[in-house]
Amino acid sequence: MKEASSDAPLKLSAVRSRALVGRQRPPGDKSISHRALLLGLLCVGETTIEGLLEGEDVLRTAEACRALGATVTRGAAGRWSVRGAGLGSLVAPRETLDFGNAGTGSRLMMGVVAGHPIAARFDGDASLRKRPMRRVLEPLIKQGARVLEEHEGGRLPILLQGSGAPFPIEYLTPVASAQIKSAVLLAGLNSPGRTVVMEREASRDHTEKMLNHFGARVTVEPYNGSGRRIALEGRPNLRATTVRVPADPSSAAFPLAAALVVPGSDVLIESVMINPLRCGLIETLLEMGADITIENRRGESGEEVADLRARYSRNLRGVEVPAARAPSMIDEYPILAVIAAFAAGGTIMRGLSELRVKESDRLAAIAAGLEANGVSCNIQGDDLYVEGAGGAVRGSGLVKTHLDHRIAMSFLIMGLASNESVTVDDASMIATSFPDFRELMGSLGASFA
Ligand SMILES: O=C(O)C1=C[C@@H](OP(=O)(O)O)[C@@H](O)[C@H](O)C1
Ligand SMILES: C=C(OP(=O)(O)O)C(=O)O
Repeated sequence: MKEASSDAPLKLSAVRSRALVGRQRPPGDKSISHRALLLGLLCVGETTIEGLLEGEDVLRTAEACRALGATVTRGAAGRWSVRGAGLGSLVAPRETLDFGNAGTGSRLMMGVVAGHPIAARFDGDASLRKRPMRRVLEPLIKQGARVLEEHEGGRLPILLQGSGAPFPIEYLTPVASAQIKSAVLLAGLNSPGRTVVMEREASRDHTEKMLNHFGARVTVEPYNGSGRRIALEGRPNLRATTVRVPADPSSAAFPLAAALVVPGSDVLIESVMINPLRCGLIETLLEMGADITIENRRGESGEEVADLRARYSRNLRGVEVPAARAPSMIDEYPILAVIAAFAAGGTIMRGLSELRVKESDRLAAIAAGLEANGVSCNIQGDDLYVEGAGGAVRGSGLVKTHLDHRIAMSFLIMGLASNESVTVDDASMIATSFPDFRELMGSLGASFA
């Protein structure tokens, strides 16, 4: 059963679980799925995508690609086909592009539109309408795009007019954000020159890798220590190709976390992408003393994947998570905070300002959810401190999810190991990134009601 994606909130509770046992493959990576569709749109010919995440966020991107001229279809065994319109040949969408809850889909598509002589109106749900878009509009304007209409503070709905010959620019991103970097690179694709993006800390590099996979020329060099300088030659001859999407480490984090905190558990999570720029959570959990083994490392479509074995870890201890690690685990702080609640001692997570501008203000939502379940925590500036309860989390709280899938899943996982059940006020948003969350967790032994 897929989660409902209607407007009706779906209240859901998790109760203390028996040991979780079994092996499962989480859904395809959300970041790679969005990018595969967008690059398919920008090629002439047929791109085939295997393992596409069929979550609401990605389906919105597929719909937007259709509106810009691609033919996107789902074939047998979940193989998706994109017959692209081609770089420079997109059509202006007749209707508003509604990206629902998806920051990545909307911001990357703004980059695509900015590099074409078309206008498109972008909109989204109540969560996406609150999220800052100036961070992508600013560089896109430097590249020649114009914002014809926007809501106060650079928020959606936005009417964007692109340019048929974007200026080649050199841009230093103000925060380590793969969405900003990717929007600039995607606009730069149709530029007659070279587009360069610099970032002070490396963010996920799926756009760079996939551009090369589709035949563009992207070079990556170190920048200022731990940063990167990415250069793209404009107007490449993009070739339609096949993309195999590995399992999403951000989704794998949920069964993995559950196995660590539910006594007696032993779970194998298969084919998870272990790109080093996405592995901050695993690094942190190993430091906490988690029983995780990385097995059967192999390459798949230009990404390293592995099977992750996670077993109940009685002796988890609190750690300090440095700010520099944040880009490599930016979506995993809600579930890390839940795991930290079961550890002995305090965990301090530093440098979390970006969490305030996700699907919800995740810093506030995490703290409220922990407190509702009897876990002490506090926010100090951009840092979050969680006082571990040494395995004995009370539970019994009602958690407000604020249209945020990761808050919903994280606190449901808490309920599988806390003394009393944990309820989330709305689990419907889980469909954006992990439509089969309940089935997958259920097959390992979890139950939700
Ligand atoms: O580029 C991407 O696919 C993503 C980048 C990250 O956002 P930021 O670019 O805002 O850090 C992340 O939080 C999001 O879930 C996916
Ligand atoms: C932040 C997230 O996604 P997006 O920015 O694409 O909405 C997420 O999936 O946690």
